[in-house]
Amino acid sequence: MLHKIVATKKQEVERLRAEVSLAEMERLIADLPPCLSLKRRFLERRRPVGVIAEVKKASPSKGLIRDPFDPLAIARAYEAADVEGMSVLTDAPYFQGHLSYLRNIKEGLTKSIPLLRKDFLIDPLQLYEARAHGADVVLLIAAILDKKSLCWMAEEARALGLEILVEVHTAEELDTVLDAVEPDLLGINNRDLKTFTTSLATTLNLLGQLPQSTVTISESGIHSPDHIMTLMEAGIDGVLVGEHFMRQANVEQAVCSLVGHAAYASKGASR
Ligand SMILES: O=P(O)(O)OC[C@@H](O)[C@@H](O)c1c[nH]c2ccccc12
Repeated sequence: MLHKIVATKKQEVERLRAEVSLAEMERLIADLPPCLSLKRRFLERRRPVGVIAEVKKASPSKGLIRDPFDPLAIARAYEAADVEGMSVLTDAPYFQGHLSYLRNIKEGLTKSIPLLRKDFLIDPLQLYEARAHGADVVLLIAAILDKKSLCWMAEEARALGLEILVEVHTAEELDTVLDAVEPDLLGINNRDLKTFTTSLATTLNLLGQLPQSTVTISESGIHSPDHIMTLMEAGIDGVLVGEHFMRQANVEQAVCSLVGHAAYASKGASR
């Protein structure tokens, strides 16, 4: 699946390259305000475990998750729950996301909440595209980028003012990442991309290999207060949750039930 997705992304990048020049892209982003810092939001969070809430319509493993799907209404509910950040899926062929969701959400929110472009990024042009559509942070996936590409993409992202959330799934990937870049946030994906199953053990196993100062996010398959408790005790900074929120009618309530409301939280656990 991952190979197939990367092949699609290569085609998308070629199409983009034919449509716009780098100079045009540079012009598009020249006058944008600076990006919001997701890292800072996490360091200053009120909840013991912060949350990046995902705007997610569908996935290859689960098919259609939320229907009808209103990205801006979902984002406003996340905003009301005072999430630390939002992840917006922009991949269309596999996750039924869209780049326009990013811009609409950026323009439609009243509070300043950092937005992550969730996609399979393999080329700097996609980073320009992310910035132009209102992203503050981009996802870099270690499973699809070798060390050289990771360094290069990280450098380019930073040059555009974007923060990077680097995602790993194995100890080898983590080694490569720590060797190559200093991520603003480190994501541990609990989903095995070969079998699609999720296990919190992935986070628990890799967390110990990370410097304490790294802002670390556990991603995928998180849906119960028990999960949050286990992760909090292990010393995680945050969770990235999509499907669980997307399956609830009241999205704001879903966030508060899982991680509490920021306004009522007391500052808590650290590793
Ligand atoms: O819906 P879940 O199980 O809560 O997972 C969210 C998020 O972790 C998942 O969407 C994700 C993690 N890494 C990705 C990379 C690309 C696309 C999607 C993802």
